[in-house]
Amino acid sequence: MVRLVLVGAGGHARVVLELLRAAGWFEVVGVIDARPDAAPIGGLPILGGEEVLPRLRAEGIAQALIAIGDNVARDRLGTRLAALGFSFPVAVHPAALVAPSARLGAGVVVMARAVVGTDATVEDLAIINTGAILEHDGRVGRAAHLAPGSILAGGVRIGARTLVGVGAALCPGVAIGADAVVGAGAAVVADVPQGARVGGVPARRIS
Ligand SMILES: CC(=O)SCCNC(=O)CCNC(=O)[C@H](O)C(C)(C)COP(=O)(O)OP(=O)(O)OC[C@H]1O[C@@H](n2cnc3c(N)ncnc32)[C@H](O)[C@@H]1OP(=O)(O)O
Repeated sequence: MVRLVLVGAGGHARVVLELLRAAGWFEVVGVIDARPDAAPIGGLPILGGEEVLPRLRAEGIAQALIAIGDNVARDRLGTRLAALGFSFPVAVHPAALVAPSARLGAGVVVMARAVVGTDATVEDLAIINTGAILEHDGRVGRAAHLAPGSILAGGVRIGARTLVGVGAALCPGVAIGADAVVGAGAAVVADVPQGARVGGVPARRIS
């Protein structure tokens, strides 16, 4: 069993917790969430906010899974927890399909029915959400998020912290810069620059 602390108690964290339990080889010792209204999830106690992490590390908890949907926050916490000496397990739902040649970075979460294709690369702390498809040779940057049902054709590249919204479709080989947002349902037929927000069919800049 891998003993770990779950960071986050929101909707995404509840899904991740069920994934961890379905996978069967993780023991979650508790949940970190600083919000005053954070409620226990899955019968697990809220241990406190980030301030309790050094104590947990000192007590021998060496693994953490950052289950926060906000890409910027997940990236920041990844840097902070790494500095405290935590490492990040990869969590793949048993009903996901990850090609043997695909590479998954630390702390990556692959939800049910998602597909990570041949020679695809998913960098640290990225989320491949329910039913998302990352086709062959694709690359997803650190702390990026492919939302449920998004489809990335072969060779698509996604920058760090970028959100690809639910049901978006990305044509072969397009490149999306870092910190961008691809709106729900967009059809992306050309490259998207860093920091841009696009939507529609075909996708155009959203003001
Ligand atoms: C398990 C989970 O739930 S994972 C969740 C993952 N999250 C998502 O998939 C959400 C993706 N987010 C979106 O698609 C959002 O609509 C965004 C980020 C693109 C835009 O959100 P906002 O900044 O709030 O924009 P806002 O709603 O004010 O709309 C601005 C304009 O863009 C348009 N617009 C908004 N979203 C889209 C879209 N997806 N496609 C096309 N046009 C859009 C609006 O109609 C509006 O146009 P108008 O100015 O002509 O009226």
